[in-house]
Amino acid sequence: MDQDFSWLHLKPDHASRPLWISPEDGHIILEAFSPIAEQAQDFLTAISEPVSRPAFIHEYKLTSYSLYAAVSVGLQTEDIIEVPVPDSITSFIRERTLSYGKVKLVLKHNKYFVESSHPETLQLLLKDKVIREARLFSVQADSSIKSATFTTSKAPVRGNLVIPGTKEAEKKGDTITNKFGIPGGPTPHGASDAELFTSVVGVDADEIDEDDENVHAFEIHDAKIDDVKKRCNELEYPMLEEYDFRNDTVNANLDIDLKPATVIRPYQETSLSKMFGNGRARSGIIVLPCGAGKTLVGITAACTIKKSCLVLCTSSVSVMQWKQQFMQWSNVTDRQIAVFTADQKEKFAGDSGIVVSTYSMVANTHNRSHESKKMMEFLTSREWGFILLDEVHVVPAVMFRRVVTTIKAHSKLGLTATLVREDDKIADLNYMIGPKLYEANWMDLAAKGHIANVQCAEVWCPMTPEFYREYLREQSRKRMLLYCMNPNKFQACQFLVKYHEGRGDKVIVFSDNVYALEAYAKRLHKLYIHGGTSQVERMRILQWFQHSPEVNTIFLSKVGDTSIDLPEATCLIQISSHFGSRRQEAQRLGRILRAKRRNDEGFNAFFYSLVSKDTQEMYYSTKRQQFLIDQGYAFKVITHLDGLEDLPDLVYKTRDEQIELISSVLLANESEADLGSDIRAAEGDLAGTVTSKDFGPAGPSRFPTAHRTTGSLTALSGAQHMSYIEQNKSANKKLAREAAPRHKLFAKRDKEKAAAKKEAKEARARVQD
Ligand SMILES: Nc1ncnc2c1ncn2[C@@H]1O[C@H](COP(=O)(O)OP(=O)(O)OP(=O)(O)O)[C@@H](O)[C@H]1O
Repeated sequence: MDQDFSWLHLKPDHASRPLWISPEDGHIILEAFSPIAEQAQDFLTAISEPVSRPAFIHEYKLTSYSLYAAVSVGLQTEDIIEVPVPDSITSFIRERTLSYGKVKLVLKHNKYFVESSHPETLQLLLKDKVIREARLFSVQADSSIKSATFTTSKAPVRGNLVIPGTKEAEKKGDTITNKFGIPGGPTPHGASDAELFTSVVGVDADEIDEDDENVHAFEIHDAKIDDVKKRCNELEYPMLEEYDFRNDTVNANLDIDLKPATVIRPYQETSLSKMFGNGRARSGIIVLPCGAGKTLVGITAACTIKKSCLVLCTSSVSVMQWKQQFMQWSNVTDRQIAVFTADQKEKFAGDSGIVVSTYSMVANTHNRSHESKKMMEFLTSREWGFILLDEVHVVPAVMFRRVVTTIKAHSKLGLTATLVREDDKIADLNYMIGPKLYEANWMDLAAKGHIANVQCAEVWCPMTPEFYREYLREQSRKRMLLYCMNPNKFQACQFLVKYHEGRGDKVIVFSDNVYALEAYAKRLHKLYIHGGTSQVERMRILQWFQHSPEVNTIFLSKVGDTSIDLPEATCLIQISSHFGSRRQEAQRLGRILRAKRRNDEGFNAFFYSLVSKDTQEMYYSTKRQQFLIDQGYAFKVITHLDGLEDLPDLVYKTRDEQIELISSVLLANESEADLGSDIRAAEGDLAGTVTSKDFGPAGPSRFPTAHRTTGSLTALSGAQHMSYIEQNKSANKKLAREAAPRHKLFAKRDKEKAAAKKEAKEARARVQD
């Protein structure tokens, strides 16, 4: 009862106080329905992490990272605590922001410097072993860079360290006159560029501060920048990375612009203004919902920086999409943009250009072909103005590390829709790329018609008694197969497909489990794509789905989770998924957010998750939905589908049929329950990070191409699952007619297993002969 506060009276002006900050843990609660809430929202997203943003009450949280991000986009401590906040929160903000923004990582003349206008901060950092050991005392031909030995004394060290281009350097008689240490010369962009820049990102370039005369720096080893960044983060001195691209006269300009017809949307502009707010390019991450147009944000950033740009994506399909989008939205010429994949190793012509590649092509160090090596030399020998990192949430930390340490780039932009990882590695992105610069509100974008409105539902399918009994007995891997193949789920899927096809929807059914995918698709006479489907067949099926009125439903394994652009799709049905992955759920939803018809009057897209009741799937499903719920989506629970029983050709209607189904599931090889082979296939293709193709002809055998071998009789005899099931049909029927199916079923199963083993042995012998 100590939680009952109903006896408290609201303050008379409560309506103008829509916000509450918990003094204990920095959580902020906002009444989103208040007329003044919108003003607060922008500020809150800048300084805190959005935890949950459903329709009425929003929750945010102040964290060290969120404050780091706030400082990075130019907010000062005083700006943040301008509003009255509890004392504990004021001191938290003060304490955190005190050290933020004081240290920068700067790339100059292909060398990295830790820079600060606070010498005592550099001193403090150099007391740390990791940082001290990363420091480089290079013998400079250029006398303007004078490394100093920091002492631990409090004595000011200003003057010991001078970096080229600062006024300090000028005073010392250096010839270097601009920030980048190159004598004279105008800024790379003329007035028209400045105007364009202003029009793109809404900043007046003239207001931008020029050099701080008190800048001090020390050089660090290329290979150690990642360690130093991490250490600085741990010491609460996260490094900002900003690129003064307008004054970079060392690196050649890239003459690209957005095409005049390109109009960027308001939220795209807002996200870019966070990146370019002070006229420099800040490194960091922009988070926009799937289908909201991250690609164009990246392209606009590249057109603003106008320096050589490296784009890294997760698959070779995405590489081609990025190139195509660059050609579509900007005036880049074919000569200026090159791709680096297993099949194509192009260089751009001229001094500057764009290269689009995959993380694995750049991060992989083994078994490179001669051509790849040459290409890597091309990439590593130059300074990049900008590196665009697509889908940053999926890339393993080691890959980032390699990319960051081998490629020298002045600024980095990470793009993602789902800044969540189940492995807690999200914090690493903060120091590897930079803080989150902007995160859009999904519901807001849907309300404005930029992404589709989606109705989400979880359909509870009770397990049939036979399936449930087996489920309780079986080991975990087979259990999954049992809850995927539950006849009630099968029927729900059939019903929903029929219902939505009838409404004129185009339906995608997702199943991670390839066994279930094939079984459903074949039984329901639908086309399907999984890791084992050839590229040609995939393309053909996707074309049909998009253009043929005959093909309104396709079944996709996880190869279709991301990067697949099917704006025709308006309904998704999920029959099996990757455990509790919030990211996968959101990425899948993303397939319909870009629905072409989203702006039709009253249009809704539909997203169903079919869940077998009272199984582990219920638990996973709840976990999976959390990200979307936090974005404001409400999942309705459907316990009964009206009219399902009346479906004329309802599958697995009789008990006999259901028992047949269970026997085939039980006979299926254990590995059928595995997601492994298709995950790899998916990674190699549309969604993942590594493809054997990416390694070229001499590629390692560590990542075999998509190939599902089951080791079962069916595989050995070359027969497909369904035909095998058919073969056993009559036997199972007979069995089902007999009483007490359970133990007899098992006896039968054992017998069949033995027979299968025998036949497999014989088949092997035949093959060996
Ligand atoms: N400003 C714009 N004007 C017109 N069309 C746009 C604009 N921005 C994006 N689009 C279109 O919206 C669609 C989705 O864009 P894009 O593929 O970049 O989304 P995404 O955010 O990368 O999605 P995902 O995370 O699913 O890959 C594309 O067809 C793109 O052409």
